[in-house]
Amino acid sequence: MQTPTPTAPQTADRPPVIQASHVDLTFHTNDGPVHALKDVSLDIPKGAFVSFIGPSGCGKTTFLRCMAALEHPTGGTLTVNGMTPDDARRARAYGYVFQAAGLYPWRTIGRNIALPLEIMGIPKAEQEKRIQRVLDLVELSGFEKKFPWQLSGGMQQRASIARALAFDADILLMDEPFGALDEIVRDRLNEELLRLWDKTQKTIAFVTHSIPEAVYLSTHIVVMSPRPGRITDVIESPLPRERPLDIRDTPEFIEIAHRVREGLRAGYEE
Ligand SMILES: Nc1ncnc2c1ncn2[C@@H]1O[C@H](COP(=O)(O)OP(=O)(O)OP(=O)(O)O)[C@@H](O)[C@H]1O
Repeated sequence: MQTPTPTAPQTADRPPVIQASHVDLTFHTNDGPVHALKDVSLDIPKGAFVSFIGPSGCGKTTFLRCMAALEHPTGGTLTVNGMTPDDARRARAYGYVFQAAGLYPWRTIGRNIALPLEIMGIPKAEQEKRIQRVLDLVELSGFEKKFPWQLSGGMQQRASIARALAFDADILLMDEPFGALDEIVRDRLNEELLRLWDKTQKTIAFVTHSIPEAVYLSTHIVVMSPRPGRITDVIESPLPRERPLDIRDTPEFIEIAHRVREGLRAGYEE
């Protein structure tokens, strides 16, 4: 990552939890090879909130899926908590939040959150404790017995974050979790997510299409180019950790947003 500004959140001196070195990924399809990622190198320090932004199809999801061992790079190296992504997956080093909440409609919110815990063989009493704790973290206490269809889209997405938090991994991988929500709900969930990040000290890798969302949430913004996806800029945010929503009107915020936009533009022009 780049040299931090003096007021930057203090993550630069922490050990990296995710290390990518010259990662390449080519999909082999019936229509020929698709070069999705090219020479991607990045260290994500412990406790950072890192957003990935770039045009559609630039490989943001693919890179996140590589961290989760759902895809495998065809070149370079990638480690998660010092392990291969496959080992990190087995060690349950991360929780994954998808674009759609993906809750089972026939299970209550509590039982949806319990599912990964049941698979892990966690005793019932411990499951219940964890369900209450994560519902509290996402401000859904009391909704345990509701079914997903009884909740709004924003609440369903919060429930899916709770499910990802339930096995208490240090890393949270989030693929455009709020992309389908209206702006007001998204603002609220952005605020909540920041609070949750602050409270839990997790490392978060977050994919988004929104410049304001990336700037508001992140300690580091990774700007990617059109396919084959490369990193064109890594911006370390000088914004304080405490961020009310109206920080978006400050000159500092507008300046970072401008730099992200420039980075996106540069990616197109190369
Ligand atoms: N399993 C796959 N097989 C073949 N090609 C794939 C596969 N997964 C992704 N791709 C291709 O790799 C490229 C990167 O896709 P990816 O979904 O990572 O982009 P993205 O930046 O997340 O896009 P979006 O912002 O639209 O979600 C795209 O061209 C996509 O079509």
